[in-house]
Amino acid sequence: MQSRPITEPAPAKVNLTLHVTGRRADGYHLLDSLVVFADIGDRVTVRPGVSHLRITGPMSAGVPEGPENLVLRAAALIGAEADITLDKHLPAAAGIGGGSSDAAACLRALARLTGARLPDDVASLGADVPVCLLARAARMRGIGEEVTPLARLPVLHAVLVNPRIAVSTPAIFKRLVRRDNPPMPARLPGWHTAENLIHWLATQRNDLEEPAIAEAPVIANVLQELLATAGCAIARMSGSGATCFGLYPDAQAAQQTADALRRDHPDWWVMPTRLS
Ligand SMILES: C[C@@](CO)(OP(=O)(O)O)[C@H](O)COP(=O)(O)OP(=O)(O)OC[C@H]1O[C@@H](n2ccc(N)nc2=O)[C@H](O)[C@@H]1O
Ligand SMILES: Nc1ncnc2c1ncn2[C@@H]1O[C@H](COP(=O)(O)OP(=O)(O)O)[C@@H](O)[C@H]1O
Repeated sequence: MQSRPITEPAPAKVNLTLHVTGRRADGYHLLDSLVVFADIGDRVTVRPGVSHLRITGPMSAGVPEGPENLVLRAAALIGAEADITLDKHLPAAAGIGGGSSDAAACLRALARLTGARLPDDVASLGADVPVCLLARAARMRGIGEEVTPLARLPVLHAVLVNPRIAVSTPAIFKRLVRRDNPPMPARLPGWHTAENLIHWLATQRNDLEEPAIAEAPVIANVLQELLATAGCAIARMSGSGATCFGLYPDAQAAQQTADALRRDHPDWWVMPTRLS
């Protein structure tokens, strides 16, 4: 057991593509998704002590502090007791895996603190937890449990925008009209530049975008606003929404876009970031 506190980052997850390719008998959907991680996110700190969760940070309001918090569920799964601080910077129920990334960061931190082995079946915490445990670019298939790490991707300069509405993942899956959409190509191309990657991404989809817009029409405004910004090469929703991302040629263009969107929509959560 380490005696010093251990902090692990819980980066935002972004689904650059999200193809829904079928549905299992238990109702879970089969996915094919290109997942990357942002250089922004939450932070989980664990210290030796009795089991306790404290939530801090600008996005802590409304996040459950009881045993339903994914961080505490992760601690129960790994079987470790600790004093845990969750520093929340990501909006919840936003399609960027906040809770799943927190759970994954907590597992990594507790494994470092106590020497415990990482559990084999982390998907029991949520379909997004296996990819968040890896926390690097990957292709995610099955219902989320099949994660194939990808060779280093070109860095993408993005702006993440959430109109500050929480979206329920089951509600969006329920609204899907077609559940048997085509997957990504069996062999993904090797992308040597961000331009190559963005060009290819434009030929792919997020199949949850349409049902999410039906549930929360403001998502269409977010996508429109992103597309209208200077240099925006592609605008798409992540996960089941409502967070959308725009991709830009460089960090300066992303920063300028974020400044302009914050001016025009002070009520939106807007973050420039690097994805890789
Ligand atoms: C849609 C995705 C894409 O990355 O992202 P988010 O929008 O959550 O960020 C994930 O698959 C979400 O993962 P996660 O949020 O961990 O899902 P879970 O807690 O396991 O499931 C929540 C609910 O979503 C639906 N669900 C989830 C995953 C999946 N492959 N098929 C589903 O049908 C089910 O109705 C399930 O009860
Ligand atoms: N650590 C956590 N952070 C945020 N939400 C959490 C957490 N633990 C449990 N939840 C619950 O999980 C729900 C989904 O949150 P989140 O994982 O952020 O969304 P998404 O699945 O869209 O990425 C929230 O509405 C919240 O009630």
